[in-house]
Amino acid sequence: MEAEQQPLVHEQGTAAPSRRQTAYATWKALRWLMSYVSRHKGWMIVGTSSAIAAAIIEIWTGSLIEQLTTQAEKGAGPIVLQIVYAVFVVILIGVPAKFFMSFGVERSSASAVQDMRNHVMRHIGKLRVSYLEKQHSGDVLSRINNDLQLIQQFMIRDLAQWFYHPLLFIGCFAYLLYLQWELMLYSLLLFPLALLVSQWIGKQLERLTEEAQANMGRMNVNLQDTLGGMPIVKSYLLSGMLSRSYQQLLQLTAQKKLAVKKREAWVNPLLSTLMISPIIFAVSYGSYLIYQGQLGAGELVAFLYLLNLCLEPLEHIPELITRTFEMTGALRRVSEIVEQPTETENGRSLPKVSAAPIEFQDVTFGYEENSPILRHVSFAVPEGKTIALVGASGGGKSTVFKLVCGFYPLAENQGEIRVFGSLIEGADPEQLRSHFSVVTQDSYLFSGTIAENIGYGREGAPMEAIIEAAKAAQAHSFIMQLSDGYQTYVGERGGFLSGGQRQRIAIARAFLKNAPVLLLDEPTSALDPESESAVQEALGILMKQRTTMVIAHRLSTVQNADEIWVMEQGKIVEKGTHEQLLQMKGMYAQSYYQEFTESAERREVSYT
Ligand SMILES: Nc1ncnc2c1ncn2[C@@H]1O[C@H](COP(=O)(O)OP(=O)(O)OP(=O)(O)O)[C@@H](O)[C@H]1O
Repeated sequence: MEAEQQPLVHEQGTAAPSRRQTAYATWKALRWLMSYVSRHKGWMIVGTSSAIAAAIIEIWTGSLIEQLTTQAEKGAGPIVLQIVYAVFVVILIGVPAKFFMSFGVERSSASAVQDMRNHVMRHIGKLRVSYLEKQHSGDVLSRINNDLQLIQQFMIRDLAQWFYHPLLFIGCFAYLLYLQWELMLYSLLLFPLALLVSQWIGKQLERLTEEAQANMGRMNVNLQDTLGGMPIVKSYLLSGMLSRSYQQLLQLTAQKKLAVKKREAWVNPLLSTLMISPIIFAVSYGSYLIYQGQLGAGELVAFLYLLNLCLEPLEHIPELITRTFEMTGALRRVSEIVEQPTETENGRSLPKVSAAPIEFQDVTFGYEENSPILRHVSFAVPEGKTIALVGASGGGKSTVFKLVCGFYPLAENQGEIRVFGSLIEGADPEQLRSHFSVVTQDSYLFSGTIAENIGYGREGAPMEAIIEAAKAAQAHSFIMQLSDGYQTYVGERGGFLSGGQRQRIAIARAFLKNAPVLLLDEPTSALDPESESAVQEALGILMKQRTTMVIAHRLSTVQNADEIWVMEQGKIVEKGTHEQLLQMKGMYAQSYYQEFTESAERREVSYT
């Protein structure tokens, strides 16, 4: 018997916001949207005034038809003919009015959504690393693609209708009340029910659509994990599991969408019936009035024409309400991103007031409150020296780098970090990071050519400088052996190159940047011995005349550092040169001899 499969995907368990919170978030998101629309108010004014004109023209046509039937009943032939001409002229005037109504609103909306997209993209570039590390890029992508698409569709397709239909309804309604108030009120007996039903359903549809959109975000996450981690997916035979979880998400999304369609399917006939009820009431009560001699047949025909005109917007308004609720859900998800605080903008400049490139003074830091990763850490990195940070995994070495780069701010009274003597808190992040070149274990290469990837080190760098940097990084000769040389496409994340080649491109980028401080986070730990020695050689040249902090696991790679600092559970517990630390016979010495013995054993095994 097949084992019962555990669900791989669960509905998100976060507590749903209260109605008040949702209403407030919607209000804020709509104000945000309007701020973009107001930038293109010229075309919006054209669109809305044309919508008013188009509605007036429709009502005017109705009133002419009413006069036509009244005069026809009286037998006033020449006047009837004149009114027929007038009807044609008014209908013709209505054509450009409707064109400018749609075009004006669409044009303004399209520009507004484009600005919004640009703003979201710029904002993402400025978001704090602390926020981005918590999000999955697939979810952020889904908000940019799916949600913004939904907003765009609404703005371009539906917004103009929001100006036209209510106006037409109000105008016709007022005119009909003026003509036959009693008949009008009887006709609308069942009508409030239709509005209540559509509002009630609209709210449910908003919730379901928001959930479906959130699921689509999670599907994106799943897809990205599958594509991004394909070698691991294949080697660990994960594709079945991932496709099952994708299917479950797909099923959940389909369920939500089906629930939307189901509600629409039973509510639409109900609404249509409620919508047609005024006509049925008008014909019934109107016939009674004719029978009583209180109404002419022509008057009833005109009334029915106008009533039909009045009901036309009401057929569209429930659908518009539904789509508006869908749009507000998407708008809230997008605006959540732009509400996230960005890194310091217009921060202080960072003057060089001392020679110490990096100083920590009594720094305590944790990613979560009350669980410190670094505890009262103090140190100063001397200019031009190489400091190696070593220690057990999870001790906080990479966290030191993240703090130096200003990716995470320190909480109040939790110490101070200075770069060349200036406090980094509140400093301009770009100026801060201009002091550092970072090379990590798996340096990120962008989709593009080798030249472009090296060129990212300095904007606008000429080709000669790029080649110079590649030569210094010992990368020139292997680049020249590639079919397209510097124009070789590196593939997604540099997948067309070997690990050692990728690292040398990253080092060339660092050469081009020419920053005074190097932060190396295990740059050779993922390489085979041959690639490692090529990369070590390139790094050796890069480190000359620069201050370097290097994180290393293998102690054999940092013996030549000016000082080695051992980190343990968020504290620096030993400091000294390789020899001094060995003499101390502490943790470093212990780890070093252990590594030494292990590598000797490995060598023995490989010889036998
Ligand atoms: N973005 C993050 N959010 C929450 N916790 C984190 C985050 N990054 C790291 N940590 C936690 O902080 C601790 C220290 O991590 P860090 O990467 O600084 O250690 P490390 O000494 O560099 O380890 P390794 O040598 O394995 O790279 C670990 O327990 C880790 O789980």
